[in-house]
Amino acid sequence: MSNFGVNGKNGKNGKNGKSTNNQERFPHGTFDYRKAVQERFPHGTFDYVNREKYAFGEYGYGKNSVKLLHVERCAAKHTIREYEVDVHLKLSTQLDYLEGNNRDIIATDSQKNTVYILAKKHGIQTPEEFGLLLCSHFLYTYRHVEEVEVKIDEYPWERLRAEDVEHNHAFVYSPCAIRFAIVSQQRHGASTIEAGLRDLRVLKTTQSAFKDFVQDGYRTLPDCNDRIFSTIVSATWRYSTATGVDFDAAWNAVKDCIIDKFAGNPETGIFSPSVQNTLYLAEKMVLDKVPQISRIDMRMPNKHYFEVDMSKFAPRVLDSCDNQEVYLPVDKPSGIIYAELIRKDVTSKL
Ligand SMILES: O=c1[nH]c(=O)c2[nH]c(=O)[nH]c2[nH]1
Repeated sequence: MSNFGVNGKNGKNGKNGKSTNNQERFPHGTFDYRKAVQERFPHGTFDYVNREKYAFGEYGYGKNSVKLLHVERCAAKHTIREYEVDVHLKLSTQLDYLEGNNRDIIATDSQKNTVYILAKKHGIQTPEEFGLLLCSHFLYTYRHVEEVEVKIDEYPWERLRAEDVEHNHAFVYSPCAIRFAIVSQQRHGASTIEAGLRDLRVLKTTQSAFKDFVQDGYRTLPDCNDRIFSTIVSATWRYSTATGVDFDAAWNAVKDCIIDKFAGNPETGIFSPSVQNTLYLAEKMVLDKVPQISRIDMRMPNKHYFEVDMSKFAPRVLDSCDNQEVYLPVDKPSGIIYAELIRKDVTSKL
């Protein structure tokens, strides 16, 4: 770590041949540099030179992917939530990096244990509330913790139903979308609560067009009045308050808005002139419906399905196939459309 050790940068004798030994340079004992440094930094030498020259940018540490299944047993009816939690701390001191002094480090192993202990003691409601609990625990328990960030992915378990009756203790993994939350808090600051979904893969076979876009020498794509529209939606939104929010209901409301603006009425659907317009309409509906959400960012990759060209086959080979089409799914390259929509009239408290 240090390039300014107790014997000097170039060992006992410096580059120019002159002695760097303190006893030779200060024969009357005017300054015992080695002793001074060792007293001040008993765990090693301190990097004075680089501390003057460099400053830390982002830093922090923590435990990633702490997996836990929480089971709440209310008589015969059991409720489960399975989470994967990342905990990251930023300490106000940097002794660990600068000096090799570990006295301020809350071990990542202890951070992992904290996740389990708080889940056992307080139970788990929503990812957002569990994130808030972890943030306040670390800030309250350790005065030198400057900032906490907790990311939680929820595994999409759903209660099984048999003949329309909810099962007491059996569940099915139904990954329609992955739910996540990112909660962070700085000492003396309010918490920031972001929530989101990803991997919401949807496809519709009509009610999507793309036409009248820039016509120039670079364009080969024809206007299309009716195409397959498929995307894998991800969305991240921010809450303007931590209180009085039903985070489960809000998450479901966002998912429903996205599906509504993508799919529309079950019989007639909803027309999409472009991915851009569908994305905007979904975001707008979210802000209209959930007043506690102050902004939402959505991403919609355009998963292309191109019609296979059958024109080279003899017509008799494809006799009476008019109502059937074969498409080629093309993974790469894929278009990517994204936008963040921000509520204007609210100055977020968080
Ligand atoms: O909905 C779309 N938006 C685009 O920007 C675009 N670009 C493209 O090639 N296809 C599409 N589709």
